[in-house]
Amino acid sequence: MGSLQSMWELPAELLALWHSHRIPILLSTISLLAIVRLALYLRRSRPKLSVSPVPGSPTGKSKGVDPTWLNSTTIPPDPIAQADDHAKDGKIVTGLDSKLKKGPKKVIGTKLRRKASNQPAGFNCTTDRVQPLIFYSSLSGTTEKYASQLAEDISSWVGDSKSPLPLCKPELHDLSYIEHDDFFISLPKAEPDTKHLYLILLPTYNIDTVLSTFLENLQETHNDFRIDTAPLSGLLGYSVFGFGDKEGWPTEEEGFCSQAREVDKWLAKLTGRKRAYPLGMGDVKGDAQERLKEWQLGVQEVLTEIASGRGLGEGVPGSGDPAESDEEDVDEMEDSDEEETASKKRRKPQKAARLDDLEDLGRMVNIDNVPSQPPLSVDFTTYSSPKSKTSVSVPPKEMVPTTSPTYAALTKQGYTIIGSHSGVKICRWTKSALRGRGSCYKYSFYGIQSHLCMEATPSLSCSNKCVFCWRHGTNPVGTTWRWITDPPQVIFDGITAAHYKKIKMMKGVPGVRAERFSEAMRIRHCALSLVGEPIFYPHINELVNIMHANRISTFLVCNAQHPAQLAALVPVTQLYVSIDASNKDSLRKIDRPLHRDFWERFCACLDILRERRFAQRTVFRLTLVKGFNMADEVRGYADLVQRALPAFVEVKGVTYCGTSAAGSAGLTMQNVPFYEEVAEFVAALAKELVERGLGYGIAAEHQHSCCVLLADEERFRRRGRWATRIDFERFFDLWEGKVEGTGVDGKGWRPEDYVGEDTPEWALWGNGGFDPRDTRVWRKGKGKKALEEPVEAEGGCG
Ligand SMILES: Cc1cc2nc3c(=O)[nH]c(=O)nc-3n(C[C@H](O)[C@H](O)[C@H](O)COP(=O)(O)O)c2cc1C
Ligand code: SF4
Repeated sequence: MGSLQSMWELPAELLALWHSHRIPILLSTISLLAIVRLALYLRRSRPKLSVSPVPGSPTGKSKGVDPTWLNSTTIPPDPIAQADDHAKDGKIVTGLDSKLKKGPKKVIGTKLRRKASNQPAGFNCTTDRVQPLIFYSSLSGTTEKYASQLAEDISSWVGDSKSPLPLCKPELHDLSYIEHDDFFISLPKAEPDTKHLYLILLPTYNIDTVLSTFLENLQETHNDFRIDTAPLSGLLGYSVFGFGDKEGWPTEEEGFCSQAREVDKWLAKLTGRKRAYPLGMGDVKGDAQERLKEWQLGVQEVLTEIASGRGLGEGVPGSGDPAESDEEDVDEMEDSDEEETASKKRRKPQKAARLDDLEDLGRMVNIDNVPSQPPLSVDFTTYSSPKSKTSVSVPPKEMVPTTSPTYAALTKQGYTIIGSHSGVKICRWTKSALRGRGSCYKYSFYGIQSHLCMEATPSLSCSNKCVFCWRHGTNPVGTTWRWITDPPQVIFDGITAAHYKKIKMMKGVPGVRAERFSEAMRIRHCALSLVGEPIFYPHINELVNIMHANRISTFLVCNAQHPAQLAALVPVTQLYVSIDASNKDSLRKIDRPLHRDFWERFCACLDILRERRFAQRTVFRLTLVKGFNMADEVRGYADLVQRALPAFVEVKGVTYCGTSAAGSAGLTMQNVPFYEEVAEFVAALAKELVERGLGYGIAAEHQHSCCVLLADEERFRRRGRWATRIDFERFFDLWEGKVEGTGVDGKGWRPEDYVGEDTPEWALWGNGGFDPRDTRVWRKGKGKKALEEPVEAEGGCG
């Protein structure tokens, strides 16, 4: 009964209990539920951590490890977790969660790899049309004025076009009023057949303006791992023009047009290197109008090319770096490692590049020219013994057949082979000058701007095997010309076309300057040297005349082994003889000549040079190789100078080519003289010459290529100042007979007839020789100490 009663009392007791303890009970239950929920949450969240890298700030400003560099299964070290050391107690999740909520919106994922955009930039000229978009930013109206003018000019050009191309009139957009995302994160919305090309005109402000935001946005887009790093690769191309003020910001280092340069760089990344035309820059208080016009013409040319279905041209997408052997230029590019890797990948298919060359060759030689001018077969055996009547005549062969290993080796090194015995290549100085980073010593000494210079040879074959020749392991050698001979016009057309093609390939390379690029499309000089022996080519005179008729000056370097050809050579703008040693023994060791009578030939050439000294500028080219031809040879070289009396003596430290062939010839870096050693040698030679009563003095230097110039004071010093530069226009006028020269016996001209301006102050001996208008770029890891070190692979041609 008692138990029954207590059963009836239980609810009442529970109720009483609830009334007296309900608050703690409620609190405990809530806590328990919270703990259960938390536990469930933790179980769900943990695995996620292992697959989701903690995103860094999309602006790329975060310090430490960028999670986008880790692969998807790596747990990134989280700076917050580490700082609080909550990693083990589980609270990290809550902490992380709350941090994530507070921070910028983050999306879990891995960075998209650089790849071609899914919006193809392919342009079909029969169905598509090009829509140029002109963007500008302007605070005080200057850029706006120029941008409007540009839009008008291009509109009327499009409207006036006689043979209409699928080109629309440009649209003009002020960057301050457009939605950034609509144009710079994705492509603008348009009909599928409308393809865009961006033209961007910008001033520079070193203060916070809308431009700084624009730049930050571009950078952010590139670094945002959610977005393809090249979201604008669907564009047909882009080009930037900057306005700056040289009065306040005289050089690029001091900030001239710095923001345009930055935008150019970021757009290269965002478009996957679709630079359609090099960055242009103009000084608002100087040449802005002129530079812009020049840039505009270049851009119009590009628009025509694209609209005609020829795309952006050769090279990497957006043109770019031609596969040349001197890859140091690529190292100098400001682009990221990632970009370099990408570009290298693009450059990889050498086979394809070679095929291009072959196709070109086919076009240039076989299709266009050869049918009308078949190759001449010349028996050029000046020095071979007369053939016996019974001997079977061997038909001439191609010097460098396309199937030969030599052909493959040369094209791999960046040469384009024209016909079967000529070659052309753009030198590192041409590329350097295109980027405003200085010309070779021929600019300091004679006024040749490297971006206007073509380096070529009509004969890849040579009769020496010099120890320092950068490719004596592969080049054809021989003492007589026994090859199928290409006509000079075919060679001229081929080398110039190939040179222009190589220049065009530089269009998209970072740092190439618009004005230099457009100037480079008109060759002004030809260095007939490169490799091989140019006067070996039987029609060298015709080739030189074709050059002069095209107002291309000629510097010809010969190896002093072909006196007959030298004697028959027409006057060139400047004639060089390589003087690689001061005596017979040394010459044998260094040049390793094929001719047995090499010393006699050498001396005969010196005598011809002496005779020619009043008909053209003559130059001794000394290449100093430590341990081979420097020590105790000063007097010997002075003897040679006394014999030939050249107008100039160029003394240059050898360029180390680092090939195994050089190694087998016993040449190492130890043989490359320091600049101080070259300078010391030159001073000793000058002293020796003066002591002999020969009026030579040290005129100029170009430390960067380890080269010093001695000149005949009587002939190339006026009013106490050196005058080593050339008046090229006057040379052509003399050649064309437009002006009369003061040649011997009233015929022709003398070198004095085309002496140019005084040697500039910066090029004089003691002043270094680097054009102050250019930007000096120091080699990676060398800093300004570079000059105290041997200069490798930096020499000029010949
Ligand atoms: C405050 C200020 C800062 C400037 N900073 C630079 C500069 O860093 N580099 C440069 O080349 N020009 C600089 N300039 C010159 C302008 O870029 C130049 O005057 C330009 O034409 C201005 O274009 P806008 O009239 O379209 O705004 C600066 C001008 C001002 C007023
Ligand atoms: S190194 Fe030779 S080819 Fe190059 S720019 Fe100078 S002269 Fe011309």
